[in-house]
Amino acid sequence: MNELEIKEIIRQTLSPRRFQHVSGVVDAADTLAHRYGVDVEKARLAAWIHDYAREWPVDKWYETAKQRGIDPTYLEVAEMLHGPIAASMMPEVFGIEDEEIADAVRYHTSGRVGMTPLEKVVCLADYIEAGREYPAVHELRKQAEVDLDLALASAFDNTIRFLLDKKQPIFPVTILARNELWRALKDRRTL
Ligand SMILES: Nc1ncnc2c1ncn2[C@@H]1O[C@H](COP(=O)(O)OP(=O)(O)O)[C@@H](O)[C@H]1O
Repeated sequence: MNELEIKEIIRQTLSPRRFQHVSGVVDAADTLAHRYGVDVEKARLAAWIHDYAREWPVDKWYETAKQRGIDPTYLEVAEMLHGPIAASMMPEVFGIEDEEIADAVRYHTSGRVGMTPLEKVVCLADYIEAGREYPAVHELRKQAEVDLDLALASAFDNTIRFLLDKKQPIFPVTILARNELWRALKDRRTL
């Protein structure tokens, strides 16, 4: 399936508001991919697909995750499931078998240790696309112009802070991803 066909499936699957968000993520991912030397086509496809299962009811997430043998760690926080579900459905829904694109879709909300530049680009694009409006977003957009790791580490910190304030569960993988990014940034500064 080509990009236009994928876009049409996403348009038919999502609410107009969510479709607009996804279009913004595609634009942001395109810009970031150019800036950081990442495969632009893969970044755009992952961005189109990343929220494919986002609007499903929670029961359907759990049911599908169990049927498809999705990593049970992801059952811990329901909002973490839509990425792994969309990644596992890519071959049958979009005819895409590319594992790098699948991983960018799979980890777009949680992040993970050892993220590839493509995964970082899609994850950060979701945070900073033009339609996003929250206090930290302006600083994140500035950081995204100069340092992919710094911007993503700050974005994870912002989410963790938000979840702490709301007394919501925090998916531990994001904390590990965040620790790794800050460690790498510190090492880089002291070299
Ligand atoms: N690491 C995390 N642990 C727990 N909840 C998270 C984490 N990251 C994001 N969330 C929550 O999951 C929800 C979905 O996140 P995300 O997929 O980034 O948003 P959306 O798909 O709506 O753009 C949000 O409510 C967010 O606060």
